[in-house]
Amino acid sequence: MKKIRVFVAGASGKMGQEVIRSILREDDLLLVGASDTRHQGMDVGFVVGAPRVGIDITGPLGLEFLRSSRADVLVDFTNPQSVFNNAKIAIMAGVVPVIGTTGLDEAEIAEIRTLVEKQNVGAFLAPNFSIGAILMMRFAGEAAKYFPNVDIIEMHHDQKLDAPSGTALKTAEGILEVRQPMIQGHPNEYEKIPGARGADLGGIHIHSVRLPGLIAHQEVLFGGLGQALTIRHDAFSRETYMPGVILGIRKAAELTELVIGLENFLD
Ligand SMILES: NC(=O)C1=CN([C@@H]2O[C@H](COP(=O)(O)OP(=O)(O)OC[C@H]3O[C@@H](n4cnc5c(N)ncnc54)[C@H](OP(=O)(O)O)[C@@H]3O)[C@@H](O)[C@H]2O)C=CC1
Ligand SMILES: O=C(O)C1=N[C@H](C(=O)O)C[C@H](O)C1
Repeated sequence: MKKIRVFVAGASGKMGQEVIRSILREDDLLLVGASDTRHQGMDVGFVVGAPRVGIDITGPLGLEFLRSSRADVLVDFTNPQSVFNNAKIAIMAGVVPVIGTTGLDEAEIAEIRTLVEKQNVGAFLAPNFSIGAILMMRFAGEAAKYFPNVDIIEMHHDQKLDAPSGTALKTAEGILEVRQPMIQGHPNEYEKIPGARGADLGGIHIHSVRLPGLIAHQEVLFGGLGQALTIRHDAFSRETYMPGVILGIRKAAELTELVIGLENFLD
């Protein structure tokens, strides 16, 4: 069996460590490299609490180093400042990026798409790898056909850099595929404190909560005549993302285009 060669960027991070432990458990995946700005020079096994694996963590991702690893796939869980550059490095090296990092804007995604087409390399981007969150987004899209008035509350740990979350944005974008942009609330409403009504995407108000103790949680609240419907998802640990990440790696290895969203790989 030919193994899929995987390089992990953000290896010392909360997600990176979990991803490496998961890769090491899979017979068809081979960890061939790891990069991070922390724990440089340390064997990755020591960092993730796995047996020594003979791979040292290098500094920020570099083109030549990635090329020399002969990786098939680059898994990226870094940060919003690094992810765009890392994706371009991967594509230029002929390595398929599997991007879990959130915070890419529309222009950056468009540029990645163009580069993918030019280099004939695939790319996979998933704002959320957990099956429950994918279902939450699907159900929200269904509910919005009947309940056009909707607010989103996303709640995360207080180390998160980007707001609103990638999941909240994707949820809102999915809703806007089934209901037109519209004004919600009173047309003359005003904010006594700026931001009180949250971010506004097509009239959908998105509220971002950041608190220690949380992992990742989201409520999609629909209001209708005399009734309300709430769809909620909770991630209680980062293990929740791992089946999706492993599936994403396997599927990405065969890609020749940019695919966005894990739902594309689910039946
Ligand atoms: N798609 C999904 O399902 C999920 C996505 N995420 C997203 O994944 C990202 C990472 O989350 P999380 O693990 O919690 O964050 P962490 O801050 O714990 O980890 C990120 C790691 O990447 C390192 N890093 C930064 N720049 C580079 C670079 N250029 N090359 C290599 N390593 C780099 C950071 O180092 P340093 O601290 O020194 O900068 C840090 O160790 C976030 O954007 C988050 O939103 C999170 C969970 C699920
Ligand atoms: O930063 C996180 O933790 C998470 N980020 C992703 C997002 O922005 O939606 C996915 C998940 O919510 C966890």
